[in-house]
Amino acid sequence: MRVAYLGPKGTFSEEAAHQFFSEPTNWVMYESIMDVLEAVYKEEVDKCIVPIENSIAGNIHMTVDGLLMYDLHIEADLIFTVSLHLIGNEDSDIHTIRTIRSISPAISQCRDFIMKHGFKCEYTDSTAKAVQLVKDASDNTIAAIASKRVAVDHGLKIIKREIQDNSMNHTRFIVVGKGLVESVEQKKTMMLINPNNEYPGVLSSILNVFSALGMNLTWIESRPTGKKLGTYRFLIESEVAQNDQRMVKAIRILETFEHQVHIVGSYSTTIL
Ligand SMILES: O=C(O)C(=O)Cc1ccccc1
Repeated sequence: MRVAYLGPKGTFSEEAAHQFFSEPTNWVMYESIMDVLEAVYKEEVDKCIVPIENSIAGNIHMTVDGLLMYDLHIEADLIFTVSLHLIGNEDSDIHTIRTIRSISPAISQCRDFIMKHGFKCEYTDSTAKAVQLVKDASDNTIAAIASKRVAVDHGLKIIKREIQDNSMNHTRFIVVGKGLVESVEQKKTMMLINPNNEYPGVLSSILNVFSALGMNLTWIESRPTGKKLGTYRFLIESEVAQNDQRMVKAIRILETFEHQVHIVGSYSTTIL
């Protein structure tokens, strides 16, 4: 099986992928989250693993948008603990650093620390890429935010450990494939709901269907339709399996109201 993830070597995606997949796997790295998702769409790989949500920084919009753009499906999700460190060259310390580099979700997870020190931020496509750039620059004013493992692999210095705003820092990754698979263990369902029209209370009428059927929701994200300002479609995750009678009923009711419902996946969560 070919599985894509965000490279280069040393990203959190790599750690999550290697811990999640037990069977022999041909790993393929891509330079951005969008490229990883595109590889599944173009069938260069069978599946991929990408981060979708972080407990401090919130949802990762590039993943949500890539999922929708390429019409991909979620096969599993996993929760992974992330520790972020400030990494620099040997002659750097907290007083020499002026600029920090990392991928946007990692920078967002360390906002308090960055504000406190007044650092300038530069964005990269991954944490490991930021470390590579810091090493190549060999400049004691630039540091990266990344994992301990990638600092050790590159022989760089950990200037400050655990710089995330909250010590309990979890990232949710999803395993994504092209088609909808019937997972053996379906515990949650992700739906894309396109409202039939824009009218006052349209979202509340959709949510009422789930509430009336006693279906707990675990995630909601609205993304623009791209057609008209102020119009949205909703990604909604429920703790109910796709084949559960309540889900079948909810979809039937929503479709009666002419909302479009598309199943993005039904799966179960792994805690790594
Ligand atoms: O850049 C990485 O290392 C990634 O895998 C993306 C990411 C960044 C921050 C937290 C979790 C995943």
